[in-house]
Amino acid sequence: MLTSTIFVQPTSFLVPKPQIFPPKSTQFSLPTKICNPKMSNFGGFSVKAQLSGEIEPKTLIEYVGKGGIDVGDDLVVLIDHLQYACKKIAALIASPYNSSLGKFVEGSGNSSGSDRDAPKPLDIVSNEIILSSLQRSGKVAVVASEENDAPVCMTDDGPFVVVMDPLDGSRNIDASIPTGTIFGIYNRLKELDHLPHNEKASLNSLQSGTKLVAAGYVLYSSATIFCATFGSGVHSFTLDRSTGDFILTHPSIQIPPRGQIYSVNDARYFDWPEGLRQYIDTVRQGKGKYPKKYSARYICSLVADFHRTLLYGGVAMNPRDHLRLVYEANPLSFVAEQAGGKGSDGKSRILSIQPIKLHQRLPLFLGSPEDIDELESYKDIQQTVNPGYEV
Ligand SMILES: O=P(O)(O)OC[C@H]1O[C@](O)(COP(=O)(O)O)[C@@H](O)[C@@H]1O
Repeated sequence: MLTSTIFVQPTSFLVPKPQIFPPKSTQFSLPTKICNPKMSNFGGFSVKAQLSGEIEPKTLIEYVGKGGIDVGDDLVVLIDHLQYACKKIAALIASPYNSSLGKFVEGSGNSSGSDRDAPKPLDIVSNEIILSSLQRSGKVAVVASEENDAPVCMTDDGPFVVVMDPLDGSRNIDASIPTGTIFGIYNRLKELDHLPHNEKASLNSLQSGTKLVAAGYVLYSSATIFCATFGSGVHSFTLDRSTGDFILTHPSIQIPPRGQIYSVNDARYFDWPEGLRQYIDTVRQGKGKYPKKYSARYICSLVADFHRTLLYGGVAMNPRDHLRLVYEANPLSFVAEQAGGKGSDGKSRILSIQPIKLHQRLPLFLGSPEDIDELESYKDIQQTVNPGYEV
């Protein structure tokens, strides 16, 4: 569902802590021995080793704050509000029929007669949760969401612009398949402040991906993972449900230079161009530059397919004009590059493509640098036949 431009006012700078978690004083420390071995080096910044031999886990907010990489108070406040919203979404997805948030509101224009108590689609609810949290942060001038046809104006002097897909993969949600939130953060372009609201909101949202200050995603799966880059590497944080904190579990993620997995909806094989068919046929048979047969993995949920690719290597792709440059391709390409990988539309680097339209769609290929190079060498890999295919 798409809605038009909305103007909302900030009400508070403080994020209420979720009620479902115990207070901070009950936090525990992860014993060193159960940590990922990489945790002994928290991505280059110091950690407090305790006398007991335990390492105090670093939370997302500690990581971005003054004791960590210090991204600046304004961005810390924004991230705090974003993570709060994503925790609410995670809780909602985990028990979707157990929350008043998921109901149509009488008189909202969304209900009629018998469907008044039907659950609201979770992508719409997720959009509302994030918008309201970002509004309360007071740090966001404009939000461009995949769920709104025009950008949402918030605080005029908010230092940041947020682009987001609030809940990607939601068409699979009834089957409890993983879903995700994708976000990108830009600085507000102050030189546009004199323009009318609609114009400056639109131009702020159409910034080149090379201008991203931060980007990432939240994966809602068996674990809830907040994975982000602030321009110096990629780090992921796992939600500790006993404390409600995102804990740094995977610092300085590096995508393997080459993987052995391709991820694509290959039911479209006969709509693919010759180059893409040849590439897939070649790696399936182990006849590519890497002399082993590739495996196929396709969840049909972009964040989940990308997260696996980031950790295991290989290539995740959607060769048709389906995924959005502003909300999906740019943020994920920034993450991919910061992890040593690549993001391409099959011909060009994603981040170098200047967005022209807010909801602009394009083919997307993300993954290990050697796999993307090999795939691009087949030239003809963008699907043009039946690009608008709907399931
Ligand atoms: O139908 P296809 O081409 O396999 O596309 C699947 C892709 O579409 C998505 O579901 C997003 O589509 P929507 O933006 O329409 O929700 C991704 O999560 C997934 O990777």
